[in-house]
Amino acid sequence: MSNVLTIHGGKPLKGKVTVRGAKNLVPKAMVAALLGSKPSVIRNVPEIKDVEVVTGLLRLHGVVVEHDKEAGEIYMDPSGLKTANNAEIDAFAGDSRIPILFCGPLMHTIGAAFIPDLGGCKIGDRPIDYHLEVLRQFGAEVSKEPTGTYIRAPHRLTGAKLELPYPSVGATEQVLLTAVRADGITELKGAAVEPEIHDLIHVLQKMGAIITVQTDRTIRIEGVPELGGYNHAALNDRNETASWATAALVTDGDIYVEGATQRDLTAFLNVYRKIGGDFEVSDSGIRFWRGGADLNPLVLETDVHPGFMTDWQQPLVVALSQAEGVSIVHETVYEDRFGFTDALIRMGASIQLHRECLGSVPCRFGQRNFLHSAVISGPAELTGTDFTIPDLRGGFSHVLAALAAKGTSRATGIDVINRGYEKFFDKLEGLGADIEIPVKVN
Ligand SMILES: CC(=O)N[C@H]1[C@@H](OP(=O)(O)OP(=O)(O)OC[C@H]2O[C@@H](n3ccc(=O)[nH]c3=O)[C@H](O)[C@@H]2O)O[C@H](CO)[C@@H](O)[C@@H]1O
Ligand SMILES: C=C(OP(=O)(O)O)C(=O)O
Repeated sequence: MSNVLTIHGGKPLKGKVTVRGAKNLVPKAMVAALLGSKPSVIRNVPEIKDVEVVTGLLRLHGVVVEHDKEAGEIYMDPSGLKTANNAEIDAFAGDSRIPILFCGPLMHTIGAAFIPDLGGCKIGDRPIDYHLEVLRQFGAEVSKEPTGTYIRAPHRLTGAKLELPYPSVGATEQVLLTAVRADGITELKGAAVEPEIHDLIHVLQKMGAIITVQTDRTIRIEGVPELGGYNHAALNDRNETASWATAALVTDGDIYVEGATQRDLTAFLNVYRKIGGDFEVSDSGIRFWRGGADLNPLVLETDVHPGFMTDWQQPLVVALSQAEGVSIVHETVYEDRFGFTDALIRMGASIQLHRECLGSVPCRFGQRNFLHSAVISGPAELTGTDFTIPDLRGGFSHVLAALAAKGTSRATGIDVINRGYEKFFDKLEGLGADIEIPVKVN
């Protein structure tokens, strides 16, 4: 049994969509609530699967969670925190990467954590070695079990001098969520500095944490014995914004993204302008459209913030398939983020994948057999086809290509989209897409 979305291509998307809080912040702020001795409130919450997963995990641990979906507010009271049943945690983890971030808060509160094998997008191996190594350096004992990882804190966790081999977003968050209540000072070098990390720091600061972001990717955290609650409006989802902006470009439409925040999108907006898109920034959002008749080819490398984010890459490749000439994209964050191009090629796109680094950003994947550079020639006429959604952004890209294609496409596995795009079908219909929303088929 699976859900099928039918897409009749060829209609420009026009109108308004609203983006709310970031998928890459809200679930993490929810985990932070476990560290407090008082209730917390997170506002601007989107209705996405990752929020549901964390809601389930918090409730499993005895946290009272009340979610007002219409208002986009979640109230969390951790005062009844209890030891969890490991088997049940397993059932909840499948779709998300967030459970790994429960380690620090659970060690501080109940002394141990069992972390099931993680979900999230299959865009590379996505190991958790940096997470486990920093936890060991705080004094945790880590043991690998067949279905996950068991982590214990036999003594109080102690601040440490840490350095990440690569500015991992998740590992930086792991350090923040652990160091804030560890004894003494933690210094993290090589930290990620994405806007969502700064927002998590704002959440923790509201709870009473002392965190200094220094120059050169260094973060210094002075541990405190107790934290209170917080009341925080999450920053908006810049990745959803970039996706809808690209939809305007690909379908030759005109989309006003209410809630789009220029400050967090500088690198994206530069590329958007270079490819031939136009935009107009207002106080409450950004309007996106195609500037001229043709799109321009580009040479592009994904990178950690403040570079061009990897999550923007997949939709942009669809736009590049419509540009006049040859584009090159070098993916330097994940080793396997071009699998989604198979379906685009079946639709008529001209894309060749290469193992070599086609760019100058230092990359961990060169000479290691990963197809992590793409050469895209355009413009290609796209024709509708059937496809299965491979991952969140790859799925958005397939739907986008289908919307621009001639004829009809059928997408299965569309539920994956709910991990990061709230009210996806409503938004597509509101923008005038010609779609038949899922019916169950055998
Ligand atoms: C829920 C969430 O916030 N997801 C985002 C987060 O993912 P996530 O936090 O999982 O991504 P990371 O920044 O940790 O990963 C970056 C790179 O580091 C590697 N790595 C990471 C940890 C580790 O222990 N060992 C290791 O080798 C990964 O395999 C990857 O190649 O940041 C990514 C990079 O901006 C985004 O694409 C994701 O949307
Ligand atoms: C890779 C992504 O998310 P996650 O880390 O949750 O899999 C994404 O949002 O594109």
